[in-house]
Amino acid sequence: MDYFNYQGDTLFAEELPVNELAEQYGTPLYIYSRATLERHYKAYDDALGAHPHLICYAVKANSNLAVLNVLARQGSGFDIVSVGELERVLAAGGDPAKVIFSGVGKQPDEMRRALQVGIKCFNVESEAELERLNDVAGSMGVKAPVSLRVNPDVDAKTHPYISTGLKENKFGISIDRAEDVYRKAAALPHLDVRGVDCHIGSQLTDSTPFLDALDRLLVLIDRLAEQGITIDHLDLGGGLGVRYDDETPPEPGDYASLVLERLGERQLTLIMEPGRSIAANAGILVTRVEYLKPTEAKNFAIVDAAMNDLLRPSLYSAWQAIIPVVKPAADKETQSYDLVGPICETGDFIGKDRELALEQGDLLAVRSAGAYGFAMSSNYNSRNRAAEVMADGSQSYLVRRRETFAQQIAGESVLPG
Ligand SMILES: Cc1ncc(COP(=O)(O)O)c(C=O)c1O
Ligand SMILES: N[C@@H](CCCC[NH3+])C(=O)O
Repeated sequence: MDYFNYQGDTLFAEELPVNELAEQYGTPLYIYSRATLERHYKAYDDALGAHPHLICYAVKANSNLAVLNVLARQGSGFDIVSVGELERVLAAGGDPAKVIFSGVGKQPDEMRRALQVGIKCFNVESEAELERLNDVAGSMGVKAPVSLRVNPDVDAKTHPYISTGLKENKFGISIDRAEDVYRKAAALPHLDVRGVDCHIGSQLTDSTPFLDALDRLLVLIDRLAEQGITIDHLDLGGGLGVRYDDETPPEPGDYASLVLERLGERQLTLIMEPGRSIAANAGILVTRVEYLKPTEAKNFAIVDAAMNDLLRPSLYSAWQAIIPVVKPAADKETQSYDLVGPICETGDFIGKDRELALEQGDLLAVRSAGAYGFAMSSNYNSRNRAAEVMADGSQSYLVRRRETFAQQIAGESVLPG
């Protein structure tokens, strides 16, 4: 459910005509909807209701300060994977006491900064990291709050690049080793064991793998309790999928109810780290058709957005809906188009085989682009990165200016002499 709908023939972002935003801010342009972000956050928050819980939005999905700020105002916590994400949360007014730090490669200075600002918990992903965190906390004279990210060896049945909970993945500590590692963590003097964590993958469209992972973690939690290791919180990570095409992922509310049922009498605070299910359908990418290029083999529409702006189609062959910003006349004939960007790579496409009625200069909107869109953008082919706008009712706010060439080369220099 989102707030990008047609009024008459024109696509609106909340109460704003998208074609006018494109004129005002230029293209390619990311447009986010504040009301959609809030609605998605509330879907989780309401579903978990009176049960002690914390929703830690996964910053990696969309780390624009305005997005983080909208969520922080709702009371959201944040799941981070780098000190850069931590600084963004702080700059956006997020509460460090609601921050969870995940990721397999935390550096000592990242740990130090997180301890200094007082984050809620570190999700530790290896034994070596446990020791490093113990050393860093010791050198600061504090105790670090920790969860172990347990790899439950569950198949998330998603794209192999975004499956994280299998034995062969680099993430987490094998569930077979978890009890031993918890004992070790409990014995280290500068660590404070607080939770159990897992995150089995992204864009899951079925609740079964989540529940299988949960069952395994609950067995672990009960065994740890028998050994006197008490766990305060259970973090189930993110991963709930969204509808890009015809997928029917569980609603956050249904998923949360299933999880709460399984918890039974256990006094565990529940943490979730949703990224995509909050941000994806809260954003579109608007692009303009530069050229139509019919060839013997195909009709190409060359648009001004490219794989540097939206990598998902190139990287995962991901499918995202592409719709006209202003609907063409009903009798205008459609043709099948490959929508490709200006980048010098055959893999530079936004969509393939799309039935559209196009003319040079038309505006198109790529749906579900609010998550892993701008966040994964780059300067490849020395393209300046796109602008980002937040729609809020009948107001629009430029929340990231279009990058300039001067900004693009700001850190570079030529050799002297
Ligand atoms: C540790 C962790 N938490 C949360 C997320 C967010 O996942 P999603 O965007 O699928 O909800 C990710 C990314 O997959 C992650 O790696
Ligand atoms: N970037 C991926 C998701 C990765 C999830 C990060 N752990 C996507 O666009 O689908």
